Amino acid sequence: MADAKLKKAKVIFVLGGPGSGKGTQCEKIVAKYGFNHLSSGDLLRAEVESGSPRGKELQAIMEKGELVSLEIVLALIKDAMLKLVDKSPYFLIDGYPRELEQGTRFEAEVAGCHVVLYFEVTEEVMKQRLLKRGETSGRADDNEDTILQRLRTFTSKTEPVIKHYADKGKVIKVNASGTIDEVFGVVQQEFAKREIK
Ligand SMILES: Nc1ncnc2c1ncn2[C@@H]1O[C@H](COP(=O)(O)OP(=O)(O)O)[C@@H](O)[C@H]1O
Ligand SMILES: Nc1ncnc2c1ncn2[C@H]1C[C@H](O)[C@@H](COP(=O)(O)OP(=O)(O)O)O1
Ligand SMILES: [Mg+2]
Repeated sequence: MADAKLKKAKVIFVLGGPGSGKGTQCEKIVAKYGFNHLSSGDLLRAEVESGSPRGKELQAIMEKGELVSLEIVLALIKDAMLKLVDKSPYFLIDGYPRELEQGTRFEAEVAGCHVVLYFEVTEEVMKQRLLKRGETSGRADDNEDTILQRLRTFTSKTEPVIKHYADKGKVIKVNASGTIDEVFGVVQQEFAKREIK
């Protein structure tokens, strides 16, 4: 059931392949606009850090570059949203929905989707950025084998999500191959066009 408290939430799904710059751009958006930011990957990594048996299962799936179960991610996001709902009506939901059913379940049980912010960049650029991030990130999934699998998962599971929302006219497609500030410049222009502020 949708929680009444979340009825006014303006949800921005932030999508893009691994290494497209979702987290980086969300940080810049938060600094300028004060929106709430939730990353499904960060929520899952926090669960892994807790050392729980469920955390161990999650880690194994993430190291294979696959998607964890919808129920787990949806519950984590919904709980986190309830804690932030009084801060700002806007929510950047980073890395979710990664498959079609995640989107439909979220919209039925949490809140509607205002827009999708999609960062588009070539696989080669994503791969290079992730290998570089892997030098310092400590993330078990920033290695060549897992990166290739994550790119495949993105193509097979997440691209259809982007198409689904594009057909509804909800996708803001941003070329994410420029510098961080160039990409953020485009994000700001696109937000202004839609009176997102
Ligand atoms: N526009 C950009 N140009 C170059 N490097 C970038 C750019 N955006 C992000 N990065 C770097 O690429 C890596 C992946 O970015 P990140 O925001 O973590 O992506 P995602 O959350 O989509 O996986 C990080 O090391 C980040 O510093
Ligand atoms: N919405 C979601 N559904 C299922 N699995 C998810 C998920 N969000 C994250 N994961 C799992 C699988 C991803 O390969 C891994 C890392 O996600 P992430 O931190 O969002 O990656 P990135 O920001 O590099 O794209 O966590
Ligand atoms: Mg990220």
